[in-house]
Amino acid sequence: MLTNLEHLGLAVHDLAAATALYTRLLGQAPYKTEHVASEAVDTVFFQVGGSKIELLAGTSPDSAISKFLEKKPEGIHHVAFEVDDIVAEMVRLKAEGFILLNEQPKRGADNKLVCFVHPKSAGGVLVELCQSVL
Ligand SMILES: CC[C@@H](C(=O)O)C(=O)SCCNC(=O)CCNC(=O)[C@H](O)C(C)(C)COP(=O)(O)OP(=O)(O)OC[C@H]1O[C@@H](n2cnc3c(N)ncnc32)[C@H](O)[C@@H]1OP(=O)(O)O
Ligand SMILES: [Co+2]
Repeated sequence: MLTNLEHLGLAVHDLAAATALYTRLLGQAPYKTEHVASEAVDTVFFQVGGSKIELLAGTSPDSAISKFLEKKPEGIHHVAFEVDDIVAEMVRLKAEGFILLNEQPKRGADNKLVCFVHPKSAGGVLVELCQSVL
């Protein structure tokens, strides 16, 4: 079962400018910045109640974020849900006919194991599953 809305991933061109904007909008500074080499992204995280805003900028033209921004304006890129057991959820979603974008959980940002669900099988929304790891 998907539990909490873990984060909203927002694709941005200019991470510094977006960080300044969201700091003013949310009335608080980010709690973390992290480079995730495997996804070719730089991230900035804000805590908003029990959920987070994840700002993402691509660090290479091959990054999913850079490719997204070639075609679409800045804004919501993906919706991430927390799960207790990511492998069990991947098995369940696959059996339900969803298309998983990775066969095994992979390391994401902010101490998570993650798996993406293709937007074509999820109503046009890129979905990320997140399980906390130490
Ligand atoms: C920081 C780590 C991690 C975390 O811990 O939180 C992250 O969040 S990393 C975030 C970046 N990484 C990813 O997004 C990985 C998963 N994404 C992918 O594998 C690809 O982006 C994709 C979803 C498979 C799309 O890639 P591709 O097929 O190469 O792109 P196209 O431009 O050809 O698009 C095909 C089709 O899909 C639509 N699309 C693409 N991205 C999105 C999106 N984010 N939301 C909704 N729809 C999306 C795109 O519009 C195309 O549709 P059609 O034009 O109708 O064919
Ligand atoms: Co994410």
